[in-house]
Amino acid sequence: MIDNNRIVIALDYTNESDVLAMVDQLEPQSCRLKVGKELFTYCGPQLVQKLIDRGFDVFLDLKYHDIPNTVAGAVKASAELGVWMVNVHASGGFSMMKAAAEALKAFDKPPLLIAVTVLTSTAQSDLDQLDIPGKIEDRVLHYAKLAKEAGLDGVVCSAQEAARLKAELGPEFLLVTPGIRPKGADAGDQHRIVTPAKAITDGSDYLVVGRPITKASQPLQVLREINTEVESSLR
Ligand SMILES: O=c1ccn([C@@H]2O[C@H](COP(=O)(O)O)[C@@H](O)[C@H]2O)c(=O)[nH]1
Repeated sequence: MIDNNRIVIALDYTNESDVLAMVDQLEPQSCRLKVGKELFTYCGPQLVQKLIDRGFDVFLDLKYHDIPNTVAGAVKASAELGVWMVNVHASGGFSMMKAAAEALKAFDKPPLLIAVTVLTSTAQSDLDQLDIPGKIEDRVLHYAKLAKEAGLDGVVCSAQEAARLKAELGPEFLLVTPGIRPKGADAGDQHRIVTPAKAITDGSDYLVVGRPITKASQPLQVLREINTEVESSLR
């Protein structure tokens, strides 16, 4: 079945009242929600629980990166919280990703488990500066192949890499793509940006959108416009 609910709003706020003021205007049929490091550090699992109780699918974007035993425990805790999606860093390695996948086997309805490949704020010059060899897109593909082999459901990547990843890894392997910018929107700190329409056309499954919605004077209108762009690209 085709999932038409493709937008995941990044709730990068610092307090519960701002979050609820936004979420009260939203419906679970028109978007999913993402809780990242900033909001989770301020408001913790209690707020995640409130969002789930309101009927939203929640992507807990804490990008776990630690020894396999610790990551397995953190992923298990996320599953107990009832989130829809959780992630780890692929650069944590194959054993770590495999331990995370194993930890979810005990659950009847586990969250989707995905791996961050190369952050969308990273440019080729950043890898060069870190003395990390190779092209970004090759590293993304390599990490994605490892994630698939370790039993994960998909990866976080830029939609710039989506077409190649879909072709190499197949339609079922999920691509979750931040760095989404409607035409004319400010890129901010993102380097590998793509419009909603192009992201869908190239095979992104879920589009993570933060500031273009949360910092807009009319957030709901921007969400509607993005959903319209997504729907026409899906047709
Ligand atoms: O590679 C990555 C992984 C995660 N993110 C997160 O997505 C949102 C994007 O927010 P914008 O305001 O639309 O830039 C943010 O929460 C990041 O932590 C990412 O951007 N890139």
